[in-house]
Amino acid sequence: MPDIHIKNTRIYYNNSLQTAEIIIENGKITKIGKDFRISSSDMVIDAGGALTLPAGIDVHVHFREPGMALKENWYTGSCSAAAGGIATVIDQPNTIPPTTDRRSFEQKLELAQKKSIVDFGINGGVTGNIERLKELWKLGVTAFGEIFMAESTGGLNIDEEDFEEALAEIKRLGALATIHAEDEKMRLELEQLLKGEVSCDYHSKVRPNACEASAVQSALELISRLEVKAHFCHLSTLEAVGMIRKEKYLAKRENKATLFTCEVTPHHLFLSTRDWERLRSFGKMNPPLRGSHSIKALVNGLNDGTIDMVASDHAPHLESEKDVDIRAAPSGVPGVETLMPLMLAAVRKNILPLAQMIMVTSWNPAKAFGLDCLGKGRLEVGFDADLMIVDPRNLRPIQADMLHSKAGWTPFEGMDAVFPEYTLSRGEVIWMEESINAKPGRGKFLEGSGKRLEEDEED
Ligand SMILES: NC(=O)N[C@@H](CC(=O)O)C(=O)O
Ligand SMILES: [Zn+2]
Ligand SMILES: [Zn+2]
Repeated sequence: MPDIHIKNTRIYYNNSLQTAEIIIENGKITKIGKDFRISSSDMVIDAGGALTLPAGIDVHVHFREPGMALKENWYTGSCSAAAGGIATVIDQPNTIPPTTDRRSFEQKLELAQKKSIVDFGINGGVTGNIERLKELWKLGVTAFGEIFMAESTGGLNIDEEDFEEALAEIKRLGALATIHAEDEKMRLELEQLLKGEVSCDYHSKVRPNACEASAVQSALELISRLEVKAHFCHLSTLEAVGMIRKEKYLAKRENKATLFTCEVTPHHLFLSTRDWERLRSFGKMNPPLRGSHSIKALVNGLNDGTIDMVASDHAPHLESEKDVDIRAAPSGVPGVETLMPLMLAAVRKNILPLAQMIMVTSWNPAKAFGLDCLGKGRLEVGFDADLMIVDPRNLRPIQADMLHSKAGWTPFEGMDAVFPEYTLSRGEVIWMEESINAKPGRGKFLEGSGKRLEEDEED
């Protein structure tokens, strides 16, 4: 592996933006400083004054393999990540077959190891398979879930009883539960009520703010009763942000550690119910597009630390599948490649400071999912050289035809973004000069702590 010397770059380090040089050896950052005059490094990258940042960690992607390789596969999905400045992803279990036992886990792991160009974790699915969770944990799943409290792609939703049992088992294992929080009962009632509804924002009406709020409320009660570590996926409402803020405040006041973290997606930050007309069924995702009050709350939550991280919920479906009636269309939008570019554009527009953007796209996800112990999440000596080099002056509109997902479309068409010039993963340049520069299968499986603990015990 060539060693790399990045020079003429700026980094956010020790609480300020500063000019620096970075030396990378054996895939790790080994020196950060100035004027390393004699470079014995094999490769010199002159960043031309551009920024070097930690590459993004996307804790929520659906790379669709096995079973739905027409929508995406581990190669195309991971190329899409790399081209968007993301060097680590965590894949969701609603594939075919779902990742709910040893066999399906090993099948996915083999495909990912053969094809992925970025490092990856794999989550274990939770349905009626409570007795399988231990086996999945020991195989090395990163976390459990997303656990679907309501129907979404893949039909893995579980009832209240199974949900509670699953959380209790996840607590026994010392693992992390990730939760898709929507109230299934409310959704079913509203579906009946809105049978004749033809308006283009139908989907936002059958899964209203209250539908998320109610599920977050009941999940929070369970989390605190069972004292299980949990993570809320794709929070989208003013109400949920309020509840999370209050819980975190109370925990802090009582000097207790918070048991949970939460994420927001770029589509809930940068799209709204006003986009229904433009996007039609292409704007259908769970939870759905929200109004401007929620968007304000999400941005504030991200700024004040209530929301811990941004994750894409990259959920590719083909154009032909989406271009049908709103009720028939599958839910989900692609987004792994546009996450970092949209966040960087948001920094340029003063929606949030650079320091906070770095926190919510690398360090916070690394900590919450135990990837910090594996050398992920920081631009710091000793950490993996998972980096992106970007010039924030290069704002340009997103165009579907320059993206790498098999989906072939994006809900963010035409929106301002800042794409990376380079993406590095463990010291290898995997994206440069607008091209992928990596062999399928170079990505490494990041073993979850259930497997690591088991190995320690064996030693
Ligand atoms: N977000 C979505 O609307 N769809 C996701 C599943 C999910 O995250 O709920 C998918 O896998 O298609
Ligand atoms: Zn979900
Ligand atoms: Zn999802």
